[in-house]
Amino acid sequence: MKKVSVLGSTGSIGTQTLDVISRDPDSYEVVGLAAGSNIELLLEQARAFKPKLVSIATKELAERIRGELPPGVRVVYGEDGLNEVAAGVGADYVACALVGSLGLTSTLAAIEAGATIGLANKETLVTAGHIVMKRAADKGVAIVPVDSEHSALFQCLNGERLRDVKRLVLTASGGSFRDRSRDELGGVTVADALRHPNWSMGAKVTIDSATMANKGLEVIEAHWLFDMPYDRIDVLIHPESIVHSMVEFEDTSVMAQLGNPDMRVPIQYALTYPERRSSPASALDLLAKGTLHFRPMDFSRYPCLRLAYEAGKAGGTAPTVFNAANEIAVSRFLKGETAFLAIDEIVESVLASHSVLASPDLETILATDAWARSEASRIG
Ligand SMILES: NC(=O)C1=CN([C@@H]2O[C@H](COP(=O)(O)OP(=O)(O)OC[C@H]3O[C@@H](n4cnc5c(N)ncnc54)[C@H](OP(=O)(O)O)[C@@H]3O)[C@@H](O)[C@H]2O)C=CC1
Ligand SMILES: CC(=O)[C@@H](O)[C@H](O)COP(=O)(O)O
Ligand SMILES: [Mn+2]
Repeated sequence: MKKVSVLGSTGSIGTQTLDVISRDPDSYEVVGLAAGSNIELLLEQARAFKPKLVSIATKELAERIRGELPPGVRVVYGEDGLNEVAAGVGADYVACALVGSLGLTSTLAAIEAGATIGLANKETLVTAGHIVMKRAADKGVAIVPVDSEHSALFQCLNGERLRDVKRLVLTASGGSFRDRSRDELGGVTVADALRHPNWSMGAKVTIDSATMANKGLEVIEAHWLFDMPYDRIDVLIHPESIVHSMVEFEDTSVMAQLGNPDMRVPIQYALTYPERRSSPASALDLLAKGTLHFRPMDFSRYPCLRLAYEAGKAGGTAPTVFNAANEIAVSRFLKGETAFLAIDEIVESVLASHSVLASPDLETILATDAWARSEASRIG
């Protein structure tokens, strides 16, 4: 039995992780669950999986659910609570499915405890990739990607030598507004932006997909996961989201991983790696699809992708600033405080006012993250 903790259990990735687990109950024991504020769903999950520990965002929410939990399930809260679910209940595998850089400390705690990391929370690697990857290497801990593109690359690279790789090619759906020009985005609504053409996901990543910040975060994520320089990571628009990403080798061979857009496949692959098991996803029918399309990336249409490459190449604290400014800009857009096009402007403006610090330690990363959040909150 693999002992599993799920950080972000009430979210899109968290619920799909528990769905995969519930289909193979003899293989997994859920030992910890952590959520933000969805107490109804957390209680339901606690009753179904009977973990040792659940965590919720605040003390007040913890008090509200204490009496409702099944016998033997303890409740904790806040950042300490997240860290305890990550590192204090003997999990062999920690599904890191929180959204945003708030996932950083609990991911580090899970690494410190020696658990395998199933990483969906890309912001963690973007904000502190050099620290996370070094701590994982020092501890001999595997970070198995869950993000669909990185799971695809991981599968294509299986057994290959990195020096034989010419480039990684990440595919991008183009997001909610892929068939509109930038000039047509002035008055778009939150509801429009949340209508992703292919994937049903949490709000933040869906908006990131529409601005292409998601692909920018994923380029930086790929840089850290696969130790690949930025000039050998490319992005291609692929509207169908069937080819999840590709690796081009020195001999011109290209390996790609294909499948219907269903996150339960990469979620399950990370849980069972290196094994493969039958999956609840529907089989890919290429004959029914008929044709797949590919378009070049237009960096002027999607400034956030350009900014992400620039931040990644600058290194140091620049990716931390890119991520934190974007998190705040997206949250302001979702709250109706700013226009959709202001997201790019806020990120660009915060990056422009930042003096990059090289080789930042964790304390510097956290301080920079807080600074960028406060800058992004007050602009505009
Ligand atoms: N959804 C997808 O298909 C994909 C997502 N990803 C990545 O995976 C990560 C998760 O995305 P997704 O599942 O869509 O996000 P969701 O918004 O659906 O879920 C986020 C989770 O984080 C929890 N959370 C939020 N704030 C706190 C907090 N302060 N303390 C504790 N928990 C908190 C939420 O709890 P609650 O709801 O209870 O408040 C929820 O369980 C992101 O990094 C995303 O980019 C990557 C590939 C695909
Ligand atoms: C499913 C997944 O991995 C998302 O991160 C996805 O990549 C979003 O789709 P696009 O960013 O390609 O629109
Ligand atoms: Mn992705």
